[in-house]
Amino acid sequence: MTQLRNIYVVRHCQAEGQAPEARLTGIGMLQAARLAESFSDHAIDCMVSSPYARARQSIAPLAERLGLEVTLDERLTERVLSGSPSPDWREKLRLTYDDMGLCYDGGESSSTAMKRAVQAVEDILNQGCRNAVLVSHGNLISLLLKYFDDRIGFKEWEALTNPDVYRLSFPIDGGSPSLLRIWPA
Ligand SMILES: O=C(O)[C@H](O)COP(=O)(O)O
Repeated sequence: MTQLRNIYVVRHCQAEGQAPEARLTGIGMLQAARLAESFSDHAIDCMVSSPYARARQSIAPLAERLGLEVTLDERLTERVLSGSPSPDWREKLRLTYDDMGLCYDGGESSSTAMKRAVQAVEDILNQGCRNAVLVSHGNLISLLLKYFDDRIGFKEWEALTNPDVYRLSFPIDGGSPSLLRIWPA
């Protein structure tokens, strides 16, 4: 049987806002407890998170339960679409899945954001983790998953929930990973 290394890509639980310091809502805290419960038998040996409060709080109950340190990785922060808010931001975002190099003023292109997320995954794999949890944000997660499966795009981003979990399973002897959405559990 092919041996696999899994990276569970987790979108944070329900939060009060989108600022870096925005915290989880009461519902979000309950969701984080449920995440901890559902991952308790997954032999998690490595945890990496966006430094934003809502991401760290989403994984804190699991980290405590397993007695594992969470590594904070700036490369997992959310992609900034544009430096200024825009009423048609959804349409602008949609276009960035078709044109990966499209970069609005003060923003980051999809390809640049994808690259940093993929580097974070490569570091996890190079550390030899067998079952890792990676916590991040909606847009960045969709770009990370798109790198491994080009069918992922704007529609999949729209369908993401809080929390959400995709599993990337890498064959231990190399090759492309398989991708499976495992949340809602
Ligand atoms: O792309 C997104 O989903 C938005 O930027 C929201 O990000 P979030 O996952 O941190 O709420």
